[in-house]
Amino acid sequence: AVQHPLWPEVDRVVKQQVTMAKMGIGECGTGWQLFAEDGEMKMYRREEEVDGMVVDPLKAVHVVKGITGHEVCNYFFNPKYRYDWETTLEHMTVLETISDDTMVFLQTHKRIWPASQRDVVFWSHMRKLPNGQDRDGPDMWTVVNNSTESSEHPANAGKCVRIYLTVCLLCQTRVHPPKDGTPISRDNVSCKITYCSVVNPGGWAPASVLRAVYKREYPKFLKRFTAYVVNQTKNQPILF
Ligand SMILES: Cc1cccc(-c2n[nH]cc2-c2ccc(F)c(-c3ccc(S(=O)(=O)CCO)cc3)c2)n1
Repeated sequence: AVQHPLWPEVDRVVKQQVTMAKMGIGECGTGWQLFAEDGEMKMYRREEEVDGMVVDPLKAVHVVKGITGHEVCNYFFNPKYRYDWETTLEHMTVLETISDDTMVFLQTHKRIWPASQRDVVFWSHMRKLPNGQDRDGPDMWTVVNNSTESSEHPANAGKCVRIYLTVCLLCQTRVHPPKDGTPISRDNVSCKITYCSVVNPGGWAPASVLRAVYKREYPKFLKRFTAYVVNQTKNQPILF
């Protein structure tokens, strides 16, 4: 089949992001600070500025009972659910459906006072990853979102400032088979979720305001999104 022009970039960025998401915080270089903790959820950030703009890389690790990596990635990737869990989303457009696991989105998000409103154009790709080492262990699933250009939606043409982001959601399903050999239920599965993001705000925004927003929005997003998946899947057959 003829390759889509974006495919080589998608494949390269997915492999690079998954490699980094798999690394423990200790292996990810220095300077990571734990800035939020809530039960199983731990959020780390590194304070980094590019051209005077805050681009603080973020790495969050969370373990959620009762859901699988395949289910988590489905609800993160599929546009039909996004308005349900993405609270800061003002508008989402699917610009291109490249394949059943690769799409291009335009999103505008609610304004963060006093900065200007932001929009973003990104390709999104969902993939099952071979689990390599232990053959019979459950697979890993990932969704990577990476900013891309759109000739129909040039950056900063309207009222919104274009932001640039790379996001990786890496999910590893864990199964704890019941001792008495009964069939596996949702009580026997959990998902280790790693969410990595680097966001360049694209234009001036006060560092203090951005850092305060990130500190508030990221924990809220991950808790809300995972609670949404638990609620959507609780009475459904387990999707491994
Ligand atoms: C979760 C979070 C973190 C940091 C900032 C905010 C936020 N608050 N008010 C406006 C935004 C905002 C502005 C622009 C954006 F592109 C995104 C944005 C965030 C996440 C993603 S994603 O790719 O992780 C999930 C798809 O929406 C995409 C865009 C979010 N929300």
